[in-house]
Amino acid sequence: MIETHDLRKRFAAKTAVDGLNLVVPQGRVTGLLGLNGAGKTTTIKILATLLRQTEGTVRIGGLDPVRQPHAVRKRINLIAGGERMVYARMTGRENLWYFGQLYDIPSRVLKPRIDELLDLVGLTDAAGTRVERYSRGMTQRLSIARGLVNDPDYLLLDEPTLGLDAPIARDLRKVVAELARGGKAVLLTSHYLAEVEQLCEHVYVIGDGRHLAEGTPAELITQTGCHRTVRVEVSGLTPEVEAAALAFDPAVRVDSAAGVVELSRPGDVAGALTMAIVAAGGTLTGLEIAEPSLEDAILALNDRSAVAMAQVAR
Ligand SMILES: Nc1ncnc2c1ncn2[C@@H]1O[C@H](COP(=O)(O)OP(=O)(O)OP(=O)(O)O)[C@@H](O)[C@H]1O
Repeated sequence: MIETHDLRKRFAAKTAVDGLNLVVPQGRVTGLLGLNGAGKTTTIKILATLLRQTEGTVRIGGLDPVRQPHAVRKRINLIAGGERMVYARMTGRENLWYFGQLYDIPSRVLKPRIDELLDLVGLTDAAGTRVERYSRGMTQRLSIARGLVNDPDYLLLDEPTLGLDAPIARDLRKVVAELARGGKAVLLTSHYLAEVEQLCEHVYVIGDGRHLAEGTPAELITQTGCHRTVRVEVSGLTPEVEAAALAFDPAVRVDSAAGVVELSRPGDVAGALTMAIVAAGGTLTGLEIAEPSLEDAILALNDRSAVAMAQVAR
C-alpha cells in the first residue's frame, strides 16, 4: 500500500501540495485528479523519490522513501506520458537491458522479461532499431516497457496515454487494468476523464494542493449534485412555450434564438418537460439526454473550492 500522511511540498512561496492524506492499495487503480497546477505531478514525484516533501510522511509498502530510497526504487516505477525517459542513441532492446541492469535483475530473468515487454508494447520488430528513429508513439510505448522492467509492485502513471494513438492508448489501459487485477497498486493521473472513469475504482480530487473530494467516479458525480441534462429542440419556441417551460421548472434555460430548452435536475423529467412544451403549442424536433460525467463533477468541485477560498479571503 502507498500511504501519505499530511504531505506538503513548498517551492519558495508556492505550496504545491498542502496536507494530502492518500491511500493507494494493491489490486486497484486509484486516480489523482485536478485541474492544471493542482499538485498531481509534484505528489507523484515525491512518491517516486524524485522530490523530497517539505513536511509529512510517505510509506510505500511500509518503507520510507526519504530514509530507504534504494529499497523503495526497486519496488516502484513511474511512467510519465509527457517526458522522454529512454535513450535515443540506444535501440529499444538496449534501453530495456540498460534499465533492467540498473535494478540488478539477473540476466536469466531479464532476457525473457524484455521479450515479453517488447511484445506487450508492440515493439518486437523494432527492438533492434535505435530510438532516434522511433516515432513519438513508439518512444512512448518503449517508455511504458521501461516503466515495467523491474516488475514494480507500485506503479505511478502520470498522464501515461498523453499523445498516444487511440488503439495504443486502449491497449495500455487494458495492460494497466490487468496489472491492478494481478495485485499491483496503481496511481494514475490523467486529463482523459473517460480513461479515469473506466479504470479507477477510487479517485482523489485535489485543487491547489488540497484534498477536495474522494470516492468512486459515480459517488463523486452524486456528491457534487451534478444531474442529467435534458435538451429539447423546439420549432416555434413562442413566448407561451417559454412561459410553459419555466412554469414547469424555474431552473429551465431557454435559448429562443436557437430553439432550445434545457433542464438539469434529478429524476426522469424528459417526458413531463416535453409534454408541457407540446401542450403549449411547441413542436419537438429533437431530444437529447446527457448523463453527468466525471468532468462535470471535477469542474463543480473546483468552482465550489474557488468560492470557498474567496469567502476565506474576504
Ligand atoms: N520546481 C518548481 N518550482 C516552483 N513551483 C513549482 C515547481 N514545480 C511545480 N511548481 C508549482 O506547483 C504547483 C503544482 O504543480 P504540479 O506540476 O504538481 O501540478 P499538476 O497538477 O501536475 O498540473 P498539470 O496538470 O498542469 O500537470 C503549480 O503551481 C506549479 O507551478
